Amino acid sequence: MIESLRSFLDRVAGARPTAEESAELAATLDRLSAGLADRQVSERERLFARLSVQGRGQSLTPQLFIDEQDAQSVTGHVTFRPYFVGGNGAAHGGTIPLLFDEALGRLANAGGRRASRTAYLTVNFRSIARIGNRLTLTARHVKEDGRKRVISGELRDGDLLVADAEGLFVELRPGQP
Ligand SMILES: CCCCCCCC/C=C\CCCCCCCC(=O)SCCNC(=O)CCNC(=O)[C@H](O)C(C)(C)COP(=O)(O)OP(=O)(O)OC[C@H]1O[C@@H](n2cnc3c(N)ncnc32)[C@H](O)[C@@H]1OP(=O)(O)O
Repeated sequence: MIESLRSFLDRVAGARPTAEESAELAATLDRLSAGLADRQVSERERLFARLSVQGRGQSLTPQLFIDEQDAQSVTGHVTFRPYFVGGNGAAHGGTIPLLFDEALGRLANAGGRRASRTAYLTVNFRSIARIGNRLTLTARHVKEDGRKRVISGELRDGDLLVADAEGLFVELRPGQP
């Protein structure tokens, strides 16, 4: 279902429907929304954003495919599809920190560690993330100091550095939201 939603969003991003077609599409979407109105559940019960669901069950972040992961590092790949376009064939600038927060955050919480949240995330944009290109993402633990975990990451298009990032993830105290 989420893959169908992603494909639909890509098609929306790439299309120029007429006013009549837009109105027809809006009516169809409204009908689909109404169908889920009585299926609303609490956050804990949802499939949305679950790590165990393929594609994490959401369409917010581009799908991250993990190739290798251990407690200290992760390597994966990602393709920004048409929905993520910012302009002129490049991914929107906000989608790069989004991807790093997801990837670095997952690594920060991997290896049996307690849950943490992002305290800061610094991103350097080195070259455009071209829509449709398969990009490689690597991330690693730089240091851990008490509740603080510093994670760094790189996004590459072949040999070209697209962006790099550093994040501080602070382990939550019991009961901390
Ligand atoms: C989602 C995680 C939880 C569920 C995980 C389930 C596992 C599933 C696995 C995977 C999921 C997918 C992965 C996605 C991950 C995404 C993560 C996010 O995007 S989280 C949303 C955005 N982030 C926020 O909303 C934080 C808002 N901020 C806060 O809640 C607090 O500020 C927090 C927790 C970050 C720290 O607050 P304090 O009260 O607990 O701790 P204090 O005492 O302030 O700081 C502790 C230490 O950290 C330093 N620190 C804190 N913030 C800093 C900063 N901005 N810069 C530098 N140092 C900072 C402090 O100076 C202190 O250092 P000293 O112990 O004194 O050495």
